[in-house]
Amino acid sequence: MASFLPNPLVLKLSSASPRLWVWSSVFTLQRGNKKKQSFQFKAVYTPGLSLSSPTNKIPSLRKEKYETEPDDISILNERIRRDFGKREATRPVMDSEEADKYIRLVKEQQQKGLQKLKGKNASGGGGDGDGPGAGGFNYKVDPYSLRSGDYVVHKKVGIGRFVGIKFDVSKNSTEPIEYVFIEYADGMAKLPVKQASRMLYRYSLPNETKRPRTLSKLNDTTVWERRKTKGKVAIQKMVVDLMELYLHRLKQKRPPYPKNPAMAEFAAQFPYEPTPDQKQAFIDVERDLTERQTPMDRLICGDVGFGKTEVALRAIFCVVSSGKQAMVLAPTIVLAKQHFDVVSERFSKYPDIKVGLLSRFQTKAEKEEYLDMIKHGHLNIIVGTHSLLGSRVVYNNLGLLVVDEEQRFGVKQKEKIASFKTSVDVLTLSATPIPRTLYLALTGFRDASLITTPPPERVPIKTHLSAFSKEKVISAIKYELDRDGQVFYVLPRIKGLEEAMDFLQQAFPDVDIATAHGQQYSKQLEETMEKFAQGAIKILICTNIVESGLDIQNANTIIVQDVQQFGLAQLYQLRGRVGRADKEAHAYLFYPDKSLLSDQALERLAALEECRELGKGFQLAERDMGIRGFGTIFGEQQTGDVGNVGIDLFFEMLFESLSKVEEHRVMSVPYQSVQIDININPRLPSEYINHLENPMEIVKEAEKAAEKDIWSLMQFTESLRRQYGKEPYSMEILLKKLYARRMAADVGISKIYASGKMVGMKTNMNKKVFKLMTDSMTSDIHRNSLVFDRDQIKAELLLELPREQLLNWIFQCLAELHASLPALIKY
Ligand SMILES: Nc1ncnc2c1ncn2[C@@H]1O[C@H](COP(=O)(O)OP(=O)(O)OP(=O)(O)O)[C@@H](O)[C@H]1O
Repeated sequence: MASFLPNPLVLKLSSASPRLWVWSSVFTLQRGNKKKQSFQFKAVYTPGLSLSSPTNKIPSLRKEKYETEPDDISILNERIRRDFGKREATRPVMDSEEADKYIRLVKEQQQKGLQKLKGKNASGGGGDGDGPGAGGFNYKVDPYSLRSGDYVVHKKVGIGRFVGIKFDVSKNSTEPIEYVFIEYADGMAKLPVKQASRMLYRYSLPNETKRPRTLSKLNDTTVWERRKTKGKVAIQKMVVDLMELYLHRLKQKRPPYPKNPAMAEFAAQFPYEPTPDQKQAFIDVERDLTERQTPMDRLICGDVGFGKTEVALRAIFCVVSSGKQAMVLAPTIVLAKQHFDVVSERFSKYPDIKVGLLSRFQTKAEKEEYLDMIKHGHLNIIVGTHSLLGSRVVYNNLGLLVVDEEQRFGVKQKEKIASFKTSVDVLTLSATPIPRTLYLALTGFRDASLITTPPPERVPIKTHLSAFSKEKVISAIKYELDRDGQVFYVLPRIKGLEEAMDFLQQAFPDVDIATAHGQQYSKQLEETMEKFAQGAIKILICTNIVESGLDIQNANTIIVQDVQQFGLAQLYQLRGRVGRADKEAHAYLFYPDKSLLSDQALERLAALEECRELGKGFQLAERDMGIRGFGTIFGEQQTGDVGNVGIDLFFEMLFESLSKVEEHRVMSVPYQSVQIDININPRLPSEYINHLENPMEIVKEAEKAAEKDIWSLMQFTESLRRQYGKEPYSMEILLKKLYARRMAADVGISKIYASGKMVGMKTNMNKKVFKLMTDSMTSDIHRNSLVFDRDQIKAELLLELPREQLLNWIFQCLAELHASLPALIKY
């Protein structure tokens, strides 16, 4: 990479005239360590081309600029790279008619969802609405349910710590009333209970171990306001992303699968009566496959053991019976093997449908044979782990991809999975519960079917939480073995497995016990799991490798040691490994010693103990785990944004944003039609011109890049600077003008002009978009000077600025407006 180092920069001010000066500098071009070329350029200053700094300190300022300080353009470029990414910055403008149609559809579906939810919530509390358009979701907290020390968020003030509720007398009355006391960084606030119940949210975070530490200030809410705005913009961006993704997918087409009478036959072989939610999921999937022309991208979200697999099996049948292949992707080999067994069993009456398991345990020759069979269509259903995503696996005629627990795959693998979504039907199974409210609010944005009801004969799992005692462990295991069952014994780390083995072997010398963990030789792990599944091993000592998906009906006791080291969601999953048949199941959760646990940890565990009833996972989800489900829908990276305001307020803001999606659209204008009425036509210094290989061509290229999109312009300047060093000021001005025009076009500003101290920007944007844009501005200076006046954004400056300074001001202002673009739908 080439770079220029100023060496040394000399700047002379001409004494003849204070407004005419000359500078010259010597630059050295370095490639690696080799000095290649040096050149000198002089710039003749002409009136009307002034520097933004009016002081005489120009020389040294400029020197620093060359050496270290990032300039306006590089700061903007960096932000474009960070906030936008290529996709964002070059996002194609949406077909407005299509988008309108979609938004209408989403709104209708949402309305239906909301009505459903309101009906449900009529007696259950919550959901009493929060102003027009909020969609009827309410995540506020009942102050009486708070405990001293709980973190709360007040919409206007920010994060505080709940202290208690006490009677107190207000200034204007003698009657004592109840007040909620909240501690803030700089004092204590007291709020009448009634008001508190309208303004307070719990401040809970997705990551259970990370508790908020910094309290907001009562007397200075600016930090809080900023956090809130950050949250709001992040949410907007998420909603827009969802919408775009959905719209993009709607453009993909494939012929619907034929409705095949054999499907009813296949369904009839299911040995159980499906639950109502299962039935609905069957219908949803069948419709996706047989009635729609766009490939399916549906999430089946259901609590552990609630019967998601059958939904996938029926989808597979539909696709395979039409002559296409189906791939089942599992996060671990153990689960892949289990799926393989279930699929093989379920399709055993169809000898023509061949099922294969691709696993790393196979020999090279076996693998080659399998790959060949897949390629030639001799295998109809292929089960495996992420190895199925590799480039060596060539499908003959892939129609369906079933992904189990997508969130457990790595980033690269997820990307690969996403790439399938445009060409084949994809069904994703997730045992992470998502709150029903979230699900309903999202109807229209993401296809999902919820399975919230357990199969009928399921008996709730009995959960026992206590300090560890060998006697308790022994008696629990004995009870299970006496009824011919099997036991999971789970530890947080591999390190403790051996010790547990010694203890259990001593206690049960005649019982078959084995260990299983992720670092075992895979073949050995597979064998152990197989033996456990068949009942040959009675006690399985393991790490959380058994966490999700494993279905062993005869194992009905799970013992978890050092329970405090597991996350709540993890424990919930672990517990779900048992109680999958009609036998009563037990989960023993042991902590080492109560005194070692914080109150918080104990409380958390108690919540799990309370949620022993089936389906309670979904209630738990509303509180602590909701955010995980949220991750399955939005992707984990967005969960970070929740930290700004806490889950509850985040959800409320999300619902508000979802229901107002149509208001957040920005209509860009063609670049060529943007008029900037400021008379600046900087002349480039001759030395710079001489230095450029083809100056005319370069300026043309810059214009072309600006016309294309902001990403191209950014790339252009970066490469210009890499090649020729930081440009002289006049070139910077030229570039800034291009940037200003590009950004104006993107945000829907068609004309910029100045009249005295006033700057006017003609725009097609609506006031709400203007508000979102200005809210998210980081600089108060720009925010406070802008007003929206019918079809214009106006700014009243303190003084009339010289042209370059004016251009700088416009550049900065547009850069700030432009930063909010990802949160808007672009037309
Ligand atoms: N309607 C039903 N009635 C009774 N049993 C059922 C019903 N549906 C499924 N089952 C059985 O319940 C068990 C759990 O079902 P399944 O494995 O499909 O759950 P899952 O939702 O995939 O769970 P996990 O998230 O743990 O993978 C299976 O043994 C399955 O045969």
